[in-house]
Amino acid sequence: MSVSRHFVLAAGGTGGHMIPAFALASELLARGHRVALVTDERGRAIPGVPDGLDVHVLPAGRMQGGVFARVRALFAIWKGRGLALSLLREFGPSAVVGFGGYPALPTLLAARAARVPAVIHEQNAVLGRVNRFLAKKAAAIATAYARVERMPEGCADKVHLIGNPVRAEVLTLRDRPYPAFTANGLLRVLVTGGSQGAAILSKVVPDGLALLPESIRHRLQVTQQCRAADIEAVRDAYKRHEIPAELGTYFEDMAERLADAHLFIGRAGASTIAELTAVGRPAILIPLPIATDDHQAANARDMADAGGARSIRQDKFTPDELARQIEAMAADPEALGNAAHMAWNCGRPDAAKDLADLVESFGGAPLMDVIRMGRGAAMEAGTRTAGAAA
Ligand SMILES: CC(=O)N[C@H]1[C@@H](OP(=O)(O)OP(=O)(O)OC[C@H]2O[C@@H](n3ccc(=O)[nH]c3=O)[C@H](O)[C@@H]2O)O[C@H](CO)[C@@H](O)[C@@H]1O
Repeated sequence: MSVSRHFVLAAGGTGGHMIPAFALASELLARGHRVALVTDERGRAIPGVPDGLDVHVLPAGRMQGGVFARVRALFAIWKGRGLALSLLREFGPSAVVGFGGYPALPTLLAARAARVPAVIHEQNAVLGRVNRFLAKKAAAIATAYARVERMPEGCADKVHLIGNPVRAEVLTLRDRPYPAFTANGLLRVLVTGGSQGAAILSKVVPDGLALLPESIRHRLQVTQQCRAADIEAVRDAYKRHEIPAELGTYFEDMAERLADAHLFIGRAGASTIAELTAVGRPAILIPLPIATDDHQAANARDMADAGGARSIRQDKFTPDELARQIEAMAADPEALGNAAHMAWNCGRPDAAKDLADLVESFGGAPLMDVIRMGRGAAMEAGTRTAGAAA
């Protein structure tokens, strides 16, 4: 067994950043390390914090809006950096792992000031703004796709293709066969719009499913995540179309929902795709058009090219188009099963383990040495070892 060390993870904002951080935390905790997660208020609200993870909430700012908003954001980032620095000094981590997004920024800046090696993880097929800003100084860059756009020059040597860590309960489904799908059996459809939900799915999906030929339509069973503002209208629409549907604003038991699903319809967020490919579920993806640098369209590309998904641009996503695509995929039970297999082939089930291995390679000082040498000497040793590993 490896020696217990301390690691700090920094993530916030949406489930897309938090869920890979939870998965890495679980793996590191299972290896006997102590792990602290630094997040923001929105991140703290995402369910699924693993037992034993210390959670710290820091102020964070987004560099958006007018001059006043940006100045306020800068102050919040600076204040967060100071608080993160105190935490790092007290906790003595071997490495800090950032999952992108503005909530991670103060902690990564503090890591630089404290000379703790920083590993950044990019979930998307385009490097995000904050990761781009941090990439050159990072000790390692973990990516989820073989091709990641907007990677700064000179970083290639420290890029490690890892994948997106998914939750353990999702990963256990990888060895289960695709649920039986026959010409007369149920067609179970799962619809989600990422962790925040997506209004366009509420508008288009019920009407699109209603347009399917009766031979498919009467076999439908839908589970759909909706924004709170849309849920009653969606309920009415399914009732009107006489399609059985279970609705919710956020399903905490996503693994069970995925296990049952024959077909997924939804956004192309990084964790959504990582889960679909871990489990092997065919999908119709509608990338969020306003995602920075169109990263959701880039995320969908590999799965679509492999034959595991169809990607529809939002401006082409109408009830007619959705019905046409579902018919093409589900008219033949074998075709849907094949697409499921193509999706499965795109999975990277070892992502949490591989990311934990990478993070552990930044040896730092073992906990016993921290106790023996005192904090200052240990941090110096940590910087030296990490430099050698990088
Ligand atoms: C709107 C937005 O900016 N989205 C971005 C955000 O992810 P966002 O959180 O929107 O989307 P992701 O697909 O990455 O993650 C969603 C996660 O929430 C879970 N879930 C969803 C619905 C539900 O009812 N229950 C549930 O558990 C999913 O299973 C998944 O694990 O960060 C991702 C990673 O940087 C990006 O790829 C997305 O483009």
